[in-house]
Amino acid sequence: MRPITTQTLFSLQFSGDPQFSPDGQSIVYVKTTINQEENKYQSQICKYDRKTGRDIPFTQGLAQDKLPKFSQDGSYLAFVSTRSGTPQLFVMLTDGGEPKQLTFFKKGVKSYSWMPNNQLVVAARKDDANEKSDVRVVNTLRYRGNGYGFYGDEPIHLWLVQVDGSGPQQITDGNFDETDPTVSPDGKKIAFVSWREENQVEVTPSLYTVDLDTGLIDLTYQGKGSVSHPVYSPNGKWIAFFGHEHGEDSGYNTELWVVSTGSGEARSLSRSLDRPVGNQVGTDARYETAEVSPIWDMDSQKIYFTATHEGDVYVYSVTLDEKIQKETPGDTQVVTSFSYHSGVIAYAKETPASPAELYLQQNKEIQQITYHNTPLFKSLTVSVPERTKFQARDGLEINGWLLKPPGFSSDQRYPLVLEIHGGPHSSYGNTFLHEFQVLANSGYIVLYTNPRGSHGYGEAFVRGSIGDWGGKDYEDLIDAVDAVARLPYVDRNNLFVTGGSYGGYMTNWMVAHTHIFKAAVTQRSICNLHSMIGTSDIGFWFNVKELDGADIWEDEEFILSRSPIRYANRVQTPVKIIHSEEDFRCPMEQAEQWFTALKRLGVETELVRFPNENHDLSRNGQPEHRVERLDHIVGWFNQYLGNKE
Ligand SMILES: CSCC[C@H](NC=O)C(=O)N[C@@H](CO)C(=O)O
Repeated sequence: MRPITTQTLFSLQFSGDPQFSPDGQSIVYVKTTINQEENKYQSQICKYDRKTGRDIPFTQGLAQDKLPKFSQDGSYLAFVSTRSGTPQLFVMLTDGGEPKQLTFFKKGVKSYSWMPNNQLVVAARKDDANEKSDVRVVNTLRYRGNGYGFYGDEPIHLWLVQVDGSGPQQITDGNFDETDPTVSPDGKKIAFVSWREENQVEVTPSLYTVDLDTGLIDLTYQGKGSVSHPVYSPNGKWIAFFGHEHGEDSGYNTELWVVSTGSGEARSLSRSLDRPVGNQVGTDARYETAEVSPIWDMDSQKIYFTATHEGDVYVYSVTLDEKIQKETPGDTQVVTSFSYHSGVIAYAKETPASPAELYLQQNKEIQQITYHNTPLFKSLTVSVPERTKFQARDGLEINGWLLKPPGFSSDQRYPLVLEIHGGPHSSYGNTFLHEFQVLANSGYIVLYTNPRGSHGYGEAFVRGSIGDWGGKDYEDLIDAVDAVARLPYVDRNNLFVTGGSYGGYMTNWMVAHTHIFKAAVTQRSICNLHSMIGTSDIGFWFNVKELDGADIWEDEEFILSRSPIRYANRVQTPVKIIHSEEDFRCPMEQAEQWFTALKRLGVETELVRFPNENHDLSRNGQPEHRVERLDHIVGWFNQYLGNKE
């Protein structure tokens, strides 16, 4: 057996986005591997035949092929591929042959949907006619996005394209983005998500429908918060979508809604679940390319969707009369994508011991159908986490996990690393976490918890950090460390801490408020909530909401009182700062401020700057950079490990 190391990353494989063929006999899915020589990810579409059990590659090449969708008669498979540079729409016959490129948008395709008559509707940004100079003239608040870069002047619109390659024909226009097209069963209408208001500070998209005969656009559902992933019911009477009614705010449960295409009446079907739809569990060992939308049963009475529950992600179903059922059994799973066909669910599932593999479920029987990671994992010392619970000072139950080194013995003492997730409304859960496995395999016990503010424990819990960053969330974390440090096998003289984004904020906050940690690594972090409002791509709404409306003009004192930079002169713990130079979410200036402050104050510190990387370095950065990032984390902790005070 071999330990899991930073280099293990190159051998991981990620399966996802299963899609049934219209006859239900085969499933296509996306398999992503890492090409170490090229330092790139490679995704190909594979096809699994349910009768023969044969699993074959369907597309070839070194590019990233994703979002496979069968045409309604099953004769074509469309997908988005980077094989010509940017992500463009391709189509191929399902019995083989060469893929044909259908779109040539300069900035690529965002989303698409099949029409009944072998046409497709595509959401894409029009090519920028004004790109004469490399100077950027900015007029809007939302001019750049982490991981995307600068948006340019042209908004996203809908276009019709034909499988024979003719088109694209533009079908919507105006100075606003229009995405997520869904086509009515008769092919006459397209519903889509758009934000058509002038207000750029807080965007609350709505659902619109365009009539393809008349070109007229109707407002189908007036959004009051988030609206995404609309899907027509097979009988055309409803559109299901994901949304909430609380403005632009990630600290609420996004729910499954339906709107009647006749009366316009809209309601949430999943409110009583009190859980957010989709996957809110983070990991650094995922390459899921799917856009997971609600899926209707053929009778138009039931909808399938995923939701996050206490660190697990399951497939659920809900009827139009709001009867909710958990569909995937077990309690240690993170379903990252799924497809449904006549009583059978195909899904991609991660577990604490493996990245995503595909499963089929029929009549409560589960069959694993891909084993891409199995040979590798049989030769590795994988540690399996233990679930644990803590009681917060106010009695709230806080969930967590302990990941122990392989070969753990309770007679020995082990150093401990506290890992803090970001968001703050993300969560940890029952998934495979490469960084944590590397630390456990390096001899550390890893403690990770879901303090208040995490998703998956109900709306009251997720709102527990609003207006209180560095307050009770900090206590939840520090009390968990305190409880675990009392265990006889934990070396309380060797406690370490790390986290990313809001987890990096909390790491900075911790070293400024306690001296219990031997060393810290702060990643894609925040130290100044005041400057953040103006420099993050989402700061002007996100940070203001997170501090319960506190803004720079009226509440400067409060904002700074919740900013680690104010307490930098209390820090004694050695801190390594890891940051990506193209991070638009928690901009580089945050790391620079923290580094400069700590250096001026004589704290042992080091700044590691990753060029050509954004906020998602740990998840989809260049593979070599990801390995280097992990080496920096383990190396820093190892450097301070020992008995010296
Ligand atoms: C402007 S502060 C943003 C913090 C960020 N939240 C939303 O984007 C965050 O903590 N992100 C987490 C979870 O995605 C991360 O790990 O990057």
